[in-house]
Amino acid sequence: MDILFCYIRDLYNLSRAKFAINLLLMVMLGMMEGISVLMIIPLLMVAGIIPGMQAASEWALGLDQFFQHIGKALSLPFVLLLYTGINFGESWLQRRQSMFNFGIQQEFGVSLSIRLFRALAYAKWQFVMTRTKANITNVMISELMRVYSGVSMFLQMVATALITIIQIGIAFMVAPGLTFSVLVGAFTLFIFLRTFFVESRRMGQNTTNLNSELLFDLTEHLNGIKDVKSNGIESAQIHSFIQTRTRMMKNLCGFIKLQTRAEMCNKVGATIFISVFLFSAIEIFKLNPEQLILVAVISARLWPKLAFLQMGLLNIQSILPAFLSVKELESQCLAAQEEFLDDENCNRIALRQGVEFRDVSFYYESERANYALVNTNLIVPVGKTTAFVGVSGSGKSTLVDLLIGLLTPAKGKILVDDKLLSENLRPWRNSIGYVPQDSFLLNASIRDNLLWACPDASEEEVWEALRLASIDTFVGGLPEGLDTVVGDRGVRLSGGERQRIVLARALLRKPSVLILDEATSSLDSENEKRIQQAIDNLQGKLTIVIIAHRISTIRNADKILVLEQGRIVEQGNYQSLMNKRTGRFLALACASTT
Ligand SMILES: Nc1ncnc2c1ncn2[C@@H]1O[C@H](COP(=O)(O)OP(=O)(O)OP(=O)(O)O)[C@@H](O)[C@H]1O
Repeated sequence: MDILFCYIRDLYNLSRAKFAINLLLMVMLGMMEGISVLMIIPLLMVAGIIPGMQAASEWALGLDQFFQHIGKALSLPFVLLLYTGINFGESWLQRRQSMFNFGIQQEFGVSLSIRLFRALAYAKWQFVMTRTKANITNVMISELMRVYSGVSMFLQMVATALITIIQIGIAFMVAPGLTFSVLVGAFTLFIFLRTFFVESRRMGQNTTNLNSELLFDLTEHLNGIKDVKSNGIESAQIHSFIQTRTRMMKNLCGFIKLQTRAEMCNKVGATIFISVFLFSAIEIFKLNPEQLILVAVISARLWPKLAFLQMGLLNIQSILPAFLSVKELESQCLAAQEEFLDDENCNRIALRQGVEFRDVSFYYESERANYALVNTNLIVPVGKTTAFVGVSGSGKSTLVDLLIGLLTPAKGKILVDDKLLSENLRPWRNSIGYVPQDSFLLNASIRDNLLWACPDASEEEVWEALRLASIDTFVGGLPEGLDTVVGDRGVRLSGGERQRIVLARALLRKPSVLILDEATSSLDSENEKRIQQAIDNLQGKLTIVIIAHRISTIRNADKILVLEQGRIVEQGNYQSLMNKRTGRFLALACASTT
């Protein structure tokens, strides 16, 4: 019930004015529908088309007097014209109201997805890396879509509920006893169908889980498609996909069974109640023909509406788990927001002294018992090249993620020119150029990829960045030059070309600090040399931080820090470290060349 209330509140808060207008249109519609029902029989009586004027109600007599007063004679064409006019007005209003409904539905969908995307974009890296991409994508696309469809249904339900209330009011005025008996019947059916609602909610939850599983299967398969093919395990993947798809089908069939069973119960219930109603109207209440026809007309309209409300509730129940998963992801993202003091701040930090780690320790939530980095003290001096080396798992990437501000220290401080990094997160990020090992390129042109991180760069700046990354000759030699499309994740380029494009992209931002996170470790020696040359050319021009697997790539670094089990165990320049006969660095260097 809480989540249903939350759904209604979110919808109402989004666009109160539209919601109110929509409500007004609905009420008018309900009234018009009521009037058209009420008018036709008395008008036909007044016009002498249905005999029994004497038995007609005060309402019919009043109408007759009104028409006499305005000097119009009631004839069949006039009566039908009036009836058509009222119905035309009703249809026009219906159209306006449908358009309003659609507008509210779209606005709700767009605003929910923007809110969720913004919350996700500003969520801490530490939170995002604990969530599977498939789960996030599922919530952002499939679950949100289910939520939109729910809006339209929900608004229709509100409209129907309002119209129903009006009709119930009219029916009560004409025949309170019979109307009451119809309502008791509908309420009994509602109590009976409550078990269906619980089942519908359970199936909705299954849909959410299965959608997520399907997307997980699909994205994991696509991510590892080369490995899948190389290991010849396509059939296992297909089997898993078939299983998920079959479970989805069964779940959907189950829901349709439930829905049709509920519809059937409604129809059977309607038949029983209409029979009881007709019997009591004729035999017990002895209604006159006008009352009988009117109440019959109202009931014939009332019951389908009550049935629609019951079915609507059933469908809404199946959608609420989707809304719940959207709300859950949003609130988790909001609880893990990065603390940007000024979201729009585009300032950069022109590093003057350097970055300092003071007694920094860090552990991953899932590994609370083990620190990935322990009591680390270090300085990354401005304008110099600082390199971090160590065996796998020694804490190099953790250290760089802390340096970028993607992770927050559990203990200690990180200072950028004596100011806390955490209080200058946005300008600090704006000042960083980052080249990871597994570089990320969009399936777009080289130009688009370069401008992705720096949309305002000029053509000259682009070529200057390409030159600094030693890839200008290659790009210049391509038939389509900067407009060459690189393919999915840069598949149409070699590893070395990809890496140099990413380096050029990082340099285009004119960063204060360039971070190369094992940027050459997956390259062959020829490509490694080329990128190494580009990096060597940059030395002294900006602050560079390198994480290296191959010791040969950091020969020229001003300072090398050796990490072991999250601690800095040695530091110095290449020569001084190589001279330590029993040092860790020498051991790493020997291992790296073997
Ligand atoms: N997301 C994570 N969740 C839990 N533990 C992690 C996570 N990432 C890294 N670790 C752990 O933290 C420690 C340091 O890992 P880190 O990735 O920083 O090492 P590394 O030196 O960069 O390794 P590599 O050279 O293999 O990339 C390791 O024990 C690792 O298992």
